[in-house]
Amino acid sequence: MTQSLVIRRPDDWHLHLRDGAMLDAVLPETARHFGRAIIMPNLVPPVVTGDQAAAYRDRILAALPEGMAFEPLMTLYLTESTDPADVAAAHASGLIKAVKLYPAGATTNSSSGVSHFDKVRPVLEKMAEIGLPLCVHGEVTDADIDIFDREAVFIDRVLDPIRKSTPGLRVVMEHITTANGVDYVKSNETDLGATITTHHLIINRNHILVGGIKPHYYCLPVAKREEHRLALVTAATSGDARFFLGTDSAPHTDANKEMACGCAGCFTATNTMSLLAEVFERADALDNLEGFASRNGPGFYRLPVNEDTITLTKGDAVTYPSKIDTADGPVTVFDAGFPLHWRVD
Ligand SMILES: NC(=O)N[C@@H](CC(=O)O)C(=O)O
Ligand SMILES: [Zn+2]
Ligand SMILES: [Zn+2]
Repeated sequence: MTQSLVIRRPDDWHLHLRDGAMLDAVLPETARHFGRAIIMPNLVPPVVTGDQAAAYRDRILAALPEGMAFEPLMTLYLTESTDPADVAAAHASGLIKAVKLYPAGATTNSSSGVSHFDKVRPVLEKMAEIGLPLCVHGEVTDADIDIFDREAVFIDRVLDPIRKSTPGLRVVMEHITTANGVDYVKSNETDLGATITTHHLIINRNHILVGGIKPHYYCLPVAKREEHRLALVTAATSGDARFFLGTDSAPHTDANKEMACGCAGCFTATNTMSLLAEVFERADALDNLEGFASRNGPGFYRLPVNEDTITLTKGDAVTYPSKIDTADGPVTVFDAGFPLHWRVD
């Protein structure tokens, strides 16, 4: 008996599309299944102003293959010299849907991020006033903080103080990886949501390190202990509307991953919906997949749910290419390490 699941078309609330040849290669992978995505601004140089975001949106739309529909939801990269008036204008025109906070040095292309949080206070206050969400890469960068503790310490030392001193600021904790992140979201009734990636629902830190180092499982925040992965699965599959899908699909060429100092990022755009169906089925929560992938994100961002649907069908094992080709070189598609049975029709 074939089993089918019809859900509203999903969106991706945290996506890296890059630019140029990489954009051309990865955009169809997302647009095939997803209606919209929050587009991360960590290009080189970063997308800092409204004008840069408008130009980037035009490049994305120009790269979209004929016949595909996709709406990029643009963001600005917060720097210590971001102008609150530029942010407000880009929001008022409908161009941007969020501003992204990278602590300086926390992750790929974050050197222009924030070191002194006092300096961005006027922007955060403006955002609270106009209801524009702040998307946060939540890790401290202090050399003396263990990499596995950086998310939990960020919540205590940075995020909670920012939220307390900026009432009304709407925050998305991006790509949470810990039970601490789940608990912090759950302890707040309003103004706080979190994205969870596909890969953090599947791998723990053993997958990266046991039996040889696996660069294609290395991303930031780095995957944690199994108990944290289980907390993420419980949150994602629970139906709690504060948790929604942000794949953080982050393409890097194999050459840049498989090296002595490999880049952080997992590329999941191609097979995310099959992976998620498997995860939700194993959690006996297929009924909540639509909420996580298609409804909770628009709910937080105060946008309508997509009008059309996708159909997931369970059958014989479904395979995806192990790599996609780009003009810069191959990019490895995330491998769950278990067979997938749900295909997207
Ligand atoms: N997640 C990652 O490991 N990498 C992202 C940056 C980010 O989202 O932190 C990237 O841009 O490659
Ligand atoms: Zn990040
Ligand atoms: Zn990211």
